[in-house]
Amino acid sequence: MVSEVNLSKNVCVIGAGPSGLVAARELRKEGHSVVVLEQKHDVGGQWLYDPNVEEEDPLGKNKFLEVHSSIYESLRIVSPREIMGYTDFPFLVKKGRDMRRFPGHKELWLYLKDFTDHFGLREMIRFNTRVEYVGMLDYEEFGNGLKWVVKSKEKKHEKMVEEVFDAVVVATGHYSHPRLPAIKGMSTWKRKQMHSHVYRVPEPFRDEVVVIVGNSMSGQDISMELVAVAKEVHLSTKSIDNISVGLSNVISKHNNLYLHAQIDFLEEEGRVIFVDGSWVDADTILYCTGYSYTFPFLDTKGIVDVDDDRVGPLYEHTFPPTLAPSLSFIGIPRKLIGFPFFESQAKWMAQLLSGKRSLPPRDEMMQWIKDFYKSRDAAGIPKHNTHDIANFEYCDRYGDHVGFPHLEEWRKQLCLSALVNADANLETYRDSWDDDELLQEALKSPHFTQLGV
Ligand SMILES: Cc1cc2nc3c(=O)[nH]c(=O)nc-3n(C[C@H](O)[C@H](O)[C@H](O)COP(=O)(O)OP(=O)(O)OC[C@H]3O[C@@H](n4cnc5c(N)ncnc54)[C@H](O)[C@@H]3O)c2cc1C
Repeated sequence: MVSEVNLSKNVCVIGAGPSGLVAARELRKEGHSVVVLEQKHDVGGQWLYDPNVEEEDPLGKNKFLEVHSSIYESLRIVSPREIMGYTDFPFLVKKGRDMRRFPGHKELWLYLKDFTDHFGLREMIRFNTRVEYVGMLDYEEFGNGLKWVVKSKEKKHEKMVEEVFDAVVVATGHYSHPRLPAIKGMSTWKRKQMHSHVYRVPEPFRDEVVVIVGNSMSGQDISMELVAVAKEVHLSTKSIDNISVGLSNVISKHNNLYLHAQIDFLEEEGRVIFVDGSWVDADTILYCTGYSYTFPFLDTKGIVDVDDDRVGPLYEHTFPPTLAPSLSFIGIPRKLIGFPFFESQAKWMAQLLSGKRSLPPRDEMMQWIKDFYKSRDAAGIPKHNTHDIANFEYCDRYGDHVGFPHLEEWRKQLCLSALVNADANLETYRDSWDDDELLQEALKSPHFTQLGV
């Protein structure tokens, strides 16, 4: 629903990554007064590469991590640049920079810096400032009376600053806190164990026997670069009978890369036993097992919580029905392609706060959430994958709430070709573009029809 009212709000955005930046821009466009609190020294979020790692905490178990970015040095984006950029600021090829269609991580960071400078966002951001607490003031006064206390600490001063806002936008990302499997013997295993959050370069693994757990994008990327330096790389996967053609080609090409089923248990002195009874004596186990949602600063009196990586209840993965729009989350969905989705979330949130639009009644929002959970359960999707939305149709429908343009057909097709190409030509898909035949074939498979094209 659209209306003419404009109520300017005092809004705190937490995080200056791709979600927080576009949130700040949309809020300012709507006439709100905005402060962005960012714990790092610059914008970019995950794309602000950090060569440092959590030395003392290689499994990333601390509540507040020192290092936010999980990007490794060789990382290149997985989707073509044409579908990454915000709708009014395309991720263009720039002379003298990384001009590849799938550039390295630095190019995406430079793009985000360009975006920040182009829209003059820097003046709204307080860098080196970590938010340590967000809670409700006047909890009883729901609706317009609801205000938020935000406590933050600036790095150099160590002094906690307390401020009050009309609204808080959480845009803190969810690719930093490791999601670890529960494996018997993990806590007593005596060799090196780490999560891909702390992986940067292959050199420290020279001549080692490394077990990589998980064959997601990171697991595959890291295995492919470790085979050049490690003595042996053992890739352990849940889906040993269902690996992509690309991965199986890579495995047959390298005589020090082995595929295994899941780990059964770990023997204290270093042996790793797989469920089929095979084993290997390993120097390191590297968990490429994904990341968990966590908001260690957020106190909503239990109204919003994280249950097995389901952040809820959230209407359209963005708004907690009883607290919205004064509390919102930008960037929660996973496996979406590019930044335009964050942009549509940001627009909706900013226009709700200014009173231009309104949300459905609370009970309708709760019903939407219930129906959504039910449909995921019925489809056999585990709870921890609640926010994995690899679906163009969903993004288009979401955009309709706020009059946001649908992703053009050609971009969808391009994205699909990239996915298909990646499946078939894992090592080369970013550089060789051979789409048509593959695309037609792939479009028939259930994996791709689920993307809604
Ligand atoms: C290895 C890897 C590869 C990836 N590859 C791709 C890809 O190819 N394509 C793609 O689209 N996406 C990819 N992603 C996902 C990537 O996270 C998103 O592209 C994007 O960065 C999400 O933006 P965000 O702003 O929501 O979160 P982030 O980028 O994580 O930004 C969150 C910001 O919040 C700040 N913050 C967090 N907590 C606090 C706090 N308490 N106080 C103050 N500030 C705080 C952080 O410092 C950070 O700047 C990849 C992620 C990883 C880890």
